[in-house]
Amino acid sequence: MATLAITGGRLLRPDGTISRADVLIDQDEGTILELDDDLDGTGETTIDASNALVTPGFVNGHSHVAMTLLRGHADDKPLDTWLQEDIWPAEDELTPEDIRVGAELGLLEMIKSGTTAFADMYFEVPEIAAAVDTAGLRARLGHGVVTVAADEAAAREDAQTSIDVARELDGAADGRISTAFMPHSLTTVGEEYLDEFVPKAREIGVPIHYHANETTDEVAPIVEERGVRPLAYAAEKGMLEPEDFVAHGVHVDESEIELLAEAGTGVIHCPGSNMKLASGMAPVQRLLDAGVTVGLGTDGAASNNDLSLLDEARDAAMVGKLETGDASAVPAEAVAEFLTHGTADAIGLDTGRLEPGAAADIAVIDLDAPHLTPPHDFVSHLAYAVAAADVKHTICDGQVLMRDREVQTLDERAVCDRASERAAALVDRAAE
Ligand SMILES: CSC[C@H]1O[C@@H](n2cnc3c(O)ncnc32)[C@H](O)[C@@H]1O
Ligand SMILES: [Zn+2]
Repeated sequence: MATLAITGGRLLRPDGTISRADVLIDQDEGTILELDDDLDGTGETTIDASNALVTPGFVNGHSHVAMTLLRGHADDKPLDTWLQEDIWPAEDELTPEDIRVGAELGLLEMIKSGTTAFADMYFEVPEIAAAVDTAGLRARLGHGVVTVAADEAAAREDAQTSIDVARELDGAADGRISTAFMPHSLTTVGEEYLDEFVPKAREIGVPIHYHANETTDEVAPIVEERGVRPLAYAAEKGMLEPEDFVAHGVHVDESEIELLAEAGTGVIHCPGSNMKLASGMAPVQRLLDAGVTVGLGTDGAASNNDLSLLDEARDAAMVGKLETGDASAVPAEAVAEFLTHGTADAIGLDTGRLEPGAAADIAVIDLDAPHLTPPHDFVSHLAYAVAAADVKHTICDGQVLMRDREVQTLDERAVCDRASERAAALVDRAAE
């Protein structure tokens, strides 16, 4: 059995406390064998974590990882204009190879900021799965369905692709890939397709993930046409189950918060994207008070503009206070949960907790930095002060994906160069 020991660190425990312990990992099984005071010398290989914080690898609950190619392509616009005028025309020009390279770039960024698991909605999902396989992360992947602008045959084919991808890729990359059925949103997918394909998702036993209540423009037509709020409509369509999770949930009213809490459906909060697109502020503290499982997501790099969940954590804590006018709202402890098992639970991945038997998905954060001094409270540092560049080692499924900031599974220089070339050609094609 190959073993790895992480020694001398301070550990973020599942109950949110931090205390010293070494970690022994079974690299063949990809699990934590033991947490103890002195495991020095017991691992075949060792990572020295003295003056470091050892946390579960961070979990990104909503991304479009290949959108890194569109980072900086269209800034400072609201959601609808941004999608219609800039993003969708550019995405029409994407090739499978573009998506592979864009995904590799996004995965590099995730590894370098301590993320080990994520949920992703996009096209050409086999390309993204191949990148995940190579990079070594854990993911829940799905093909995003949009039927609004398509004829009936194309719309049905798109929805069927989402079901096929969910069935065929579940368990890929040695079990690190899980899947979901992913209709883009309640306004971009026609009711007839939800009626036909939601039962298919249930048959194959995968969760359903979609954008919901992101902007007021998205809520109003549903209320006008159907006389119910969007999440009541989602419940009618069978899309509000405990395994399901929605992205954004910005404009939810009290009745919808209650529905989410009763159903056990997760909400992935994306504060960076919501601020940049001026979509609004999600009522995160009210969701938490009602007992809703809240996770954290970056959304894509074109609306964020980076994929570091640490930035998202700080944004969540800050915007939570701004939204309520209450400085005690969305405290550091809640944010530490969002970064780890909170989001893992929302997207149904078994990760995010450092305990014997758990997945060995770990981020080691160097605390030896002026902005992390003095060492009053490491949970506070995690929520408010740790930056992506402080992540020193990233481990997923027991494998070291980054050691001393050197990514082991992808060639950083080559991926960045290829991504820049492909992005330039893509933007030229879209402008023609
Ligand atoms: C059909 S694949 C996913 C689809 O979603 C688009 N997208 C990116 N960010 C957002 C957002 O904040 N709200 C809604 N849709 C978004 C992405 O460009 C893809 O087309
Ligand atoms: Zn999104």
